[in-house]
Amino acid sequence: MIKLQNVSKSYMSPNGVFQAVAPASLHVEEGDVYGIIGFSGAGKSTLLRMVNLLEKPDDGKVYVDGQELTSLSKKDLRKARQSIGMIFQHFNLLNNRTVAGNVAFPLEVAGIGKEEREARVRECLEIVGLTEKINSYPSKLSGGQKQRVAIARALASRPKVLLCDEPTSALDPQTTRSILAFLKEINQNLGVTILLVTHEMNVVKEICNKVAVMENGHLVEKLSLSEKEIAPKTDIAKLLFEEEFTEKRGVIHV
Ligand SMILES: Nc1ncnc2c1ncn2[C@@H]1O[C@H](COP(=O)(O)OP(=O)(O)OP(=O)(O)O)[C@@H](O)[C@H]1O
Repeated sequence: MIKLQNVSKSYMSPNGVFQAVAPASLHVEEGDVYGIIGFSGAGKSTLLRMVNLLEKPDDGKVYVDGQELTSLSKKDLRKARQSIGMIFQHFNLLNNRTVAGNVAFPLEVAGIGKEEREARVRECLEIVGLTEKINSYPSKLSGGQKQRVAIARALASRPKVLLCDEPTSALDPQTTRSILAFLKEINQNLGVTILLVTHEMNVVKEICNKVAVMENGHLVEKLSLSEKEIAPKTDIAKLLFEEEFTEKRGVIHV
């Protein structure tokens, strides 16, 4: 469903060129909830943002649902992006719009008519259990409710893929669990493939079936979590996994 082929990204820094992501390849299959974990600054968000070309890779190819995004015109890319939803750590809602207005926003941009928009807004707010907040403004919502609105907005275009950038990092543990439960439901009931960046191992453990570990801009290891024995090879993956799965120390923040 998502294929990254040798994508890389560098930025100019005061000390010269800084490689945020070294050539990386990743294959996310349809139905996966694929996690990307690593320390702060490892390049996780940059890698994620290259999937919908919010960050344009310097090199390499990006395929989503069989289409090479890196070869599309601006117009075709805009269209292709409609099948890729995205949610963020800080929700990124429009504060001057109601909940309904936020969820309707991508549909307005896509030129979908009023009646269809209103039906989709209701449908998506039902999925996240927020119908009663349809006319509220974001300032009146809790963090968890804001993230549910953001999920509803991401679902409005009926995407095949949902990109999640630290979706629960601004939330308390209980709210985190409920947001993760919504994401899992969306994956299982709507068949949406999820690629999720996190620094919290409990998030990976809770909903991912696969995980990639990033360190200093490199994708250093990929693991399937459906195996009985998880056998990480790199030091960083061992650090993350063995403590979590063997010693059962609970949440590790990296
Ligand atoms: N637009 C940019 N310009 C310059 N440097 C950038 C830019 N975006 C990211 N970087 C740098 O690239 C590196 C990787 O950043 P990225 O946000 O991808 O890491 P991350 O693993 O998601 O970390 P965090 O969890 O802290 O967000 C960091 O050192 C960051 O400062």
